[in-house]
This record gives sequence, structure tokens and C-alpha cells, in this order.
Amino acid sequence: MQQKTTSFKNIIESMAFTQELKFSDLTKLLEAVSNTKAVKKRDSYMKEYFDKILKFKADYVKKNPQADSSLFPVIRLILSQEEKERSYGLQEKSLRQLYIKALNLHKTSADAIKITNCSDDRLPNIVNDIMKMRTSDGTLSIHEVDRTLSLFSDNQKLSFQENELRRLILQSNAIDQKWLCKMILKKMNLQLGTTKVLKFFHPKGHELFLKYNHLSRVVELIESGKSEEAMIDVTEVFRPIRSMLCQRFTSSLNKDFLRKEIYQETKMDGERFQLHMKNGEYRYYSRNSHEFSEGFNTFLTPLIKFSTVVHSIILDGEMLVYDTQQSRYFTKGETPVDVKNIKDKSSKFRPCFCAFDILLYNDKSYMNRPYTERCQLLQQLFEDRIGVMVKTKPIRIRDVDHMLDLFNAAVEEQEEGIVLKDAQSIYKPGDRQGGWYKVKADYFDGDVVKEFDCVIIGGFYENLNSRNFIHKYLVGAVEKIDEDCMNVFAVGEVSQGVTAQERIKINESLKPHLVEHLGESEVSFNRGKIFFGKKKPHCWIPPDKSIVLECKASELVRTSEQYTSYTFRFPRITNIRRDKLWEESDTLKQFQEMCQENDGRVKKIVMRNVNKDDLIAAPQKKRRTLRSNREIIEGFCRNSEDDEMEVIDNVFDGKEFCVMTTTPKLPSLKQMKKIIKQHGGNITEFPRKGKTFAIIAGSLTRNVNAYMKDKCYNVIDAKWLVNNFGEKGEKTLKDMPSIRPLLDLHFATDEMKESLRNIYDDYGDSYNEEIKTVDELKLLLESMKSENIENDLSEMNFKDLDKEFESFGLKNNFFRNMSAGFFASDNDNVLFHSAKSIFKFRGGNISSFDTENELKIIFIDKDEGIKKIKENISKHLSHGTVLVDYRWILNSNDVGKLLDKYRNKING
Ligand SMILES: Nc1ncnc2c1ncn2[C@@H]1O[C@H](COP(=O)(O)OP(=O)(O)OP(=O)(O)O)[C@@H](O)[C@H]1O
Repeated sequence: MQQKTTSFKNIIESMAFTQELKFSDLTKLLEAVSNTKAVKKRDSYMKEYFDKILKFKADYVKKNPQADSSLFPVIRLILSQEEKERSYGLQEKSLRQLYIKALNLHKTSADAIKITNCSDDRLPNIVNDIMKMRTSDGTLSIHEVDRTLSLFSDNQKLSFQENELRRLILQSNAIDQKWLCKMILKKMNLQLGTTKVLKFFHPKGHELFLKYNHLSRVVELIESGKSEEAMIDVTEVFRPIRSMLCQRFTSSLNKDFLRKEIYQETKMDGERFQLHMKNGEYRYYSRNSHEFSEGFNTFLTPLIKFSTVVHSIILDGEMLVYDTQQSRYFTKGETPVDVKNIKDKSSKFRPCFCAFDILLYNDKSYMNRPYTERCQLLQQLFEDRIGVMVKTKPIRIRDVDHMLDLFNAAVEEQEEGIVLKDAQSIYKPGDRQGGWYKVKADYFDGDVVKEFDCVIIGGFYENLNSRNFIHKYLVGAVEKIDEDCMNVFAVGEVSQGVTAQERIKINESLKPHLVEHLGESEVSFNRGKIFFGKKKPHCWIPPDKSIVLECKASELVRTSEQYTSYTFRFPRITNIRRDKLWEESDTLKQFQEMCQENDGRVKKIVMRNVNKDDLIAAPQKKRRTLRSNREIIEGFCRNSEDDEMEVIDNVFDGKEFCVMTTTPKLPSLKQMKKIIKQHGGNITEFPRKGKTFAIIAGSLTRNVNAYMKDKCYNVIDAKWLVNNFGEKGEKTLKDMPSIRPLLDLHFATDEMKESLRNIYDDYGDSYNEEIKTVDELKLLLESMKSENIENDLSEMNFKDLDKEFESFGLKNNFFRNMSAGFFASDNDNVLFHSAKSIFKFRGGNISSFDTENELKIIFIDKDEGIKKIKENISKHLSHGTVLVDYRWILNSNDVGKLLDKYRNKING
């Protein structure tokens, strides 16, 4: 009898609602969600799924009241990236091996090679492709998959996992395996956030997750009917709570903000940890709620002494490394050991817990009490013991000046910054807007923190097997050897700060020039050498073919990996300086000066104290710079609107365009692309030889110029597009509008020239159409190169013409008072000639080299080598002659005014 009862109980226990749910239904949903671009549609798929299974569950529970009806297995599969309890010991590399074995593939078979060589992010898709050939129907239940993943976690022996995976393969289809692969790797990339998914599961799901940061806890609270109660507070010891975060301090806050009661605390620079203690048992949880009790219980717990009244407590704080010999703390950037990983008992390093908040005391939650009350309590419960456990000392802020003094003093003390806390703020788990603010020097714009302009000299691939996507750039500082030679030195790596689209664009520009790095310490390029440090990039790039990045960092830290002995901490790209030549990057000397020895400590790169003006001016300025650069990039972002765009005529007949630059007066890049598509054209993000009909350029940036030099692409002025189709592309046309050589084309390929031959003469004068404006006439005259016509041109009274045609807005003769010579040995340098024409067209006077007169200004092409140029024109040079790179004319023309005096000046 006894026997019978037990086995019946087992049957009941093993009955689970998720046995009724097909895994292939779930993977079908995940596939549909991840393939859908429209956000609303994605949401509706997920919502529909949850509505359906919740209803199904309600019916099931009625019939099987004793069975396990939890939806946790479903949720933890969909949100595998949040999985904390299970780890499978499988990364992309080992998972490849596992699949090869489970599928019984021979190492040299085509499928095995595909699995081995694909990039990490492609692995699930490759598994999908291979499985298509061999799968059965998907008959697995969610329960079965979830259970197997638990087994994977409990037993990480490869032979065991191989058998289990094979069992699953036999019962699944290709899509099932694709998603299983993603679940094991915990990289779902579902395009649907965790909180959103949880919202579909339960209206309080996402809020509870924000608070508790733990899937199983959230599901448990909801399914046990405790969601309302939990929203208020169910803080328990040994249940980690999501950390409250800090908002960045910006000037927009300061008016009202500093009128409140605000406290300042030191911003400690270690690792965020929670200390939980109950009746002498201690546990420690990281910011992501992972437990790291073992090490801390060995090295820290035995030294901690709470007041005897404390039976249970949860403290929030920062774990720092303390050097017991030197009696000093290490910041995160300079610490020689990982605070979570101190294992050696004889080590001079010890973890020290710096508490700044208390969330629970003697089983009573304090999370909903104001900051000041929590702080008061915290001060009473233990004595500070340096190097073991200490607490912050909040200071009440009197006014803005007081706040700035405290901040500047903190920076002076080499601290990371300060934290400001609203006296009334309660502890809001996971919240960044709850009344805590972090102030750091690099949040201020411009010259508070040094901005580095560094040229990209190398790259690190995301995946070494495929070597097709650089995710991190090695950047360098320059050192001039002589006029023609400049070396570059590796100073740091930078990855953050650009969007995925921007990174794609940078990578595409670098791609044609990348050279595989074979471990050399130095490599040569045609203007000098690059010197690397110990860490070698996967590929290098000649600086003269590269891009300058403007980077900011929070500080400079010691490194043994770069050429320089210091490198950036928390570097991020703040700008892509397409306007800057690689030689204009920061110099090695400048960099080394920043790194002057200072007690062996981290180098703050704060240039000066922050003052009240910085609080007002900075953010606006910053936004502007970013916007202008973002706009250049914006056009490379695919937009879901594009898919829904209506084509109103087909005058472009599938012709491919690359919209590259715009100006403030022209429509945005996005808008221009839309215009092209509306008229039947195609867009490419990068010009393709033989395929791209034309580049559309609003301004002749360095990038556009580089494409013109290639001589493979027509470059059409963006105004052509707007003039013919309207600002919004609204005008319907029957035929492709004519492209006028003088007015619309910056560069024409031979093919284009040939096709225009029947319509325009050699100077670009139309056989059919009359000249309509002075602008046109001037350009036409410019294009005529014969002696007579040149003379005619110089004799024309442009002043009168200007007056006469003021109504046309032709007042931009900004080179009017300048006389200059032009020297370039390369006669085919299209850009140089176009700069010369623009100079003349905008009123400049071109001095001749015929006489032996000395010229004051000579425009040259710097790329031809200064030494060589100087030899060629030595007799025209005097002490006062200034050599200026011709790009200054192009750049001035682009912005419609003279740029600061000779930005591209070479000497003088
Ligand atoms: N006194 C303090 N009060 C609150 N947080 C502090 C304090 N001292 C140091 N910190 C740390 O500063 C961090 C606050 O910044 P935020 O919440 O944005 O985290 P973060 O993204 O790690 O930021 P950062 O990189 O600036 O440290 C906290 O996570 C915490 O680790």
C-alpha cells in the first residue's frame, strides 16, 4: 500500500503543464518575433502567445489541480539571457564541438567545416542550415527541453551532454535546434526586451523584475499571488536586490535640484556588492545578483564586527582592494588583483567593504525609508575598520559653489568623482532616476577633460575565424620626424561610443586598406612607421588611409600592453573626425606629457577645475557636435519606414545611388535616400564599382574626395536631387532629369562624359539650353582653360555682377582679397584643380609662377611631400611665405565661409 501511494505521488509530481506545450510552437514564435521588423507586430506575436498559454493553463489547472502549472520553464527559455541558476560550461567553441559530435559528423566533412569556421554569431544559423537536411518533426515539449538544460548544468561532462543533445536532435526540427543553440549560449537577440516579455506574462512582471532582478523570484512571486505585496516590499536576507543606480549629473538639473536637501558622498571606485548577514551567516552578491560568498567568507567575514544588536542586515556598497602593506586602497583601474578572486591567504591584498546604504535591519526592510534615515541607521551599526569595513560620510550640500568645491577637491584627490543623493530618496532597485546622481569630470564638455584625437592604426576582429568585423580599434599618436616622415605609436584601444551602424561604416572605410598583422613590433607605411606595444592587433592599417577618432576617457591608467606606458580607462569615441588629417592627430609628446609620473597612481585627465559656466554651457554644445556627426552616419541606418515607402515614378529605373553627405540647408541623408527610392532608385550604403550609378554629395568631405580620386564614381551635387524632385521628393517626373556637367556634377566618370557629349560641349555649355544665372556663367568661364578666356575672366568686373545679382544670393566671394599661387606636380589631381577653380570663382586672385617674384601664400597638396615641394618652388619662397594645403579651400567652400586662418597651414 505504502509503495502504491508513493508511486502515485511521483506521477502527480512529475505532471507538469509545460509537458503540454510544444517546444516547436515556442521556437516558431521566437523565429517570427526575431524576423519581424515592426515593433508592434513583434509585441503582438508575443502577447498572443502568452494570452494563449495563460488561458490554456487556467483550463489545465481546473482539470489537474495538483500538477505543477508553473510557466517558469517557458519564461526562462524565452529569456535565457537572464538565466542565473544554470550554467552549461558551453561557449561557442565547445558548443561547436558538441554539435559536431552529436551529429556524428566527420571532422573533415563539409558540415563540420561549416560549423568550425563560421563566426560566433552565425553558429545558430549554421546549425539551422545543417539540421534542415536531416530533421524529424519537432515533438519535444518545453518541459523536456527545460529539464535537459538543467541536466546539462548539473553534469557538464562533454560525453553526457553529447548524448543528451543527440536525444534532443532526434526529436526536433531545424528551427528548434537554432533556438536551442541560442538558449545554451544565452544569446537570444530577440529584439524584445526582458521587461516587455515579462509584461505580457503579468502586468507587474516587468516592475518586479526591475526590483528583484531574478527571473525565478519574479515568477514565484507572481504565481504565488504575492505580486502586489512584492511591489511594496518583500525584502529578505539572502535574496539579492537589484542595485539602485545613479543618473548622470547634467546642468539641466541644477536649478531646482540644488534647492533641495542634497548630500554628497565619495564615489568609490571598486565593485558594487551587497552584503547579506543573518545570525552570523554572510553572503555577498554582485551587481548582477551573482553570489561570490566563498572568497569573501574566507578573507573578509572573519574580520567583520557588527554591533551585538544586529541579527540580520543587508548593506549596499562597494568592494575595494586594500593593500595591507602599503595601507592603501586600489581603484578599479589600477588594482593588481580581482577583488572577487583573492585566493592566496598570504596575499597582502584584502577585500574591504565600503558600505553606503542599508536596505534591511533585523528583518525589517528600510528600502522605503528616506535616505537620511537609512544613513543615520547605518552610522550606528558598526565601527569603521580601515581595510575591512567602512561607511561613507555624507556631507550636506549648501549651494552650487559648495558642490563644485567638493567635486574639484575630489578630483584633486584622484577620486572618480562624487555622488549626490536626494535626502528624501527611497531605495529604488534598478532605478536610475530615483534621486542619486553621479558627477564625473568627463561628463563636462570640451576642455574640462582632455579629448584625444587619435588615428586608427589597427583593429581587433570580433571573431578570429571569420575575420570580417572589427569591434575594437587600436589607435595611435603621431610623431613628426621630418617634413615627409611621421611615425605613429599605439596608445590604446577603443570600442564604445559608436552605434552598430557607425561601426559598420567605419569598418567599411577601413576594409580596403587592412593588412594582416603578423606579430611585428613595427611596420612601415609610405610615410613612416607604426610602433606597437606588447598587444598586437589582428590587422593594421596605414595611417594615411585611416580615420581619426576623437576619444574621451575617464583617466589614464598604467599599461604594459601599449607602446606608451599609460593608456585610456573607459575610453569612448566622441566623434569621427573625417575633417581631420591623420597627421593632425595628437602627438606622442602631448600624450606623454599627460602621463607625467604621479605617485604611480591613475592619471586624471582633468584639465582644470569645473566652474559654474561649465554647468550651463556644456551639454548644449555637446549635443550639437554629436548631432552633426550623427547626421553623416544617419544615412547608414536602415529604417523600417523605408519598407513602407510609396514609389511615385520610376525615373531612376533601379539605378543605384550612394547618398554620402548633406549640409544644413539640404534635406537630411535619410530624406534624400527616401527621395531616390520614391523615384525608383536603389540605395547602397557604400559605393560599389561598376554598380553604383552616382554618389550624392551635399558637401565635398574628405570621404567624398577620396572617392573622386578613385575616378570610378559620378559624384552629383545633392542640390540636383532637391531641385528636380522637391524637398520631399514630391514632384513626379516622366524622365530622368538632366545632369548638367557644370552645375550638378562634381565628378564624371568617362562613361558619364561620353553620354553627355551629345548634349554639352567640352566646357559643359549646353547645345540646347540657355545660361540662366550668373552662377552658371561664372562656372562656364571657369571651365574654359584657354589663355584668352582666362584673361577675359580676370577682367570681368565681378563686383558689378555681384551687385546686379545680389538677389540671386551670390555674395560669397570670400577669397576676394587674397592672392595666392597654386603648385602641384600631379596634373591629374582633380581636387587640386577644383580647389583652384573655387578659389578663383570665389574672388581669389591666382598669382603666377612665371616671374621670380616671391609669393605670400602658395596652395599645395601636402600629400606630395613638403620637402619635394619646397625644392620645386624654392625661388618663390621667402621667409614670410605660407604653404597651405589646398583642402582648406574645399573645406571653407563646404561651410560657406573662411575657416579659421589656414587650418591646413604647413609653415609660416
Ligand atoms: N557613494 C556611492 N553611492 C552610490 N554608488 C556609488 C558610490 N560610490 C561608488 N558608487 C558606484 O558608482 C556607481 C554609480 O554609477 P551607475 O549606477 O551609473 O553605475 P555604473 O554604470 O557602474 O557607473 P560608473 O561606470 O560611472 O561607475 C554604482 O554602481 C556604484 O558601484
